[in-house]
Amino acid sequence: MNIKLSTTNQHIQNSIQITGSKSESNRLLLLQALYPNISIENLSNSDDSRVMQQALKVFEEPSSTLGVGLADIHHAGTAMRFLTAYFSIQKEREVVLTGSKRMKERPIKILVEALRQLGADISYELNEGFPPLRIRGKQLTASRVSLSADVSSQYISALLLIAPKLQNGLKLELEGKITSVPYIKMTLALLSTLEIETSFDGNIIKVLPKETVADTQLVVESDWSSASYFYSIAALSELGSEITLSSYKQDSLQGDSVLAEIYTQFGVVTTYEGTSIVLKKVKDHEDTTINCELANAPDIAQTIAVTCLGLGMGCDLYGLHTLPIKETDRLAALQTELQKLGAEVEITDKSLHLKPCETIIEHIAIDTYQDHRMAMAFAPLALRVTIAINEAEVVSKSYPDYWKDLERLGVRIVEI
Ligand SMILES: O=C(O)C1=C[C@@H](OP(=O)(O)O)[C@@H](O)[C@H](O)C1
Ligand SMILES: C=C(OP(=O)(O)O)C(=O)O
Repeated sequence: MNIKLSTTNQHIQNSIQITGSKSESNRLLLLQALYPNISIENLSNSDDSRVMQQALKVFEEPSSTLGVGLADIHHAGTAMRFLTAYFSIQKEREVVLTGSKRMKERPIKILVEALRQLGADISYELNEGFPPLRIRGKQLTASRVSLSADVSSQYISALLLIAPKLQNGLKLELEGKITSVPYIKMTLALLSTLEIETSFDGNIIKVLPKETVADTQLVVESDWSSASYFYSIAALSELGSEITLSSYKQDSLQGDSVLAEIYTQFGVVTTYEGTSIVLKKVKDHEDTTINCELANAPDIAQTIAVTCLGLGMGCDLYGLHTLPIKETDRLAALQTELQKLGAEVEITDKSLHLKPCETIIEHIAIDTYQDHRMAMAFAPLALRVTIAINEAEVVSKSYPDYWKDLERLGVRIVEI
């Protein structure tokens, strides 16, 4: 489905309810499979959380009575990484864990090697280092492992999530510069909520074993990465515009909550009102170029780059070394699509540099490369120009109601 977006009014005033963080949801779903007396509220309605739930039920399916389950997690990176660890400890169960064409290009060797160090039985079905994987679950007896921490934090979170169910818990030694740190801290914080003991000192993480946990009811905070697109809309809207998003909290576990601070540079102020955040465009931006280090918040890089283009600002974004192995090579995709709109953009293997640009070319169709964030990040430009988004349905990976919610804010959307 290709769509065309336009607006007639840049004064935005409305409220949006966003569903739970997909990162928190997928962690809690895995923890719930390990500790069934956890209940979860405000779960994400994303495809990634839906495929996670389905995959966790793989052994209930009739086909698995033949002995081997087949779990397909499509494009969901967290599901792929977390379930690799989970299935490794499902004793006497065998599963083939696969995903989309792109998932088969996203590296997983660091995690597989770490699990093998712990004693796991995992083999590659197709290409060494990449999904699909065949996992024969067993009891893992080792409790110490070293792994590279500079490629994806999801490998670390995957190990931490199963750690309390290992006989002797787990001691991880992280090698290299640790990337996406808030996601590791989120995992540890969720374990702590279940009264599982953890520590994170320098490059060493420890988790103590815990066989059972108390009955626990957890409410997932709404998704901050999804909120980023409304920050962008607020930044591009008329002074005085206001968007209310729920349900959020000031002491978020999500690193992308740094948005509130970053967007002050675009004249957007955030206030916390109960369980809502109110984004208000209070002034015009002052700088012509902004500088951001995003190694701790890689998922908002696309949003920020597009906001800058919309405002005629430049940006220098650093810490983007993980972008080439996400849903698409996001650095290359961003460069191509920003250039189509008339921008001057340079990229390296870990940074993006956009020059301030006065005019945005109208009626451009943005290609989305099977990446939800390409579609969602470019859409706010509708406040400046008429723009088309190709394969708009990709948004369902994290935010199935995105287009409906944009319409609520007055964006006109037609299928083309
Ligand atoms: O643990 C998580 O929930 C995530 C970690 C990040 O990945 P990397 O650690 O691979 O950067 C992030 O980009 C992804 O969307 C979700
Ligand atoms: C990178 C992302 O997801 P994942 O790695 O879990 O597929 C994302 O949602 O931007």
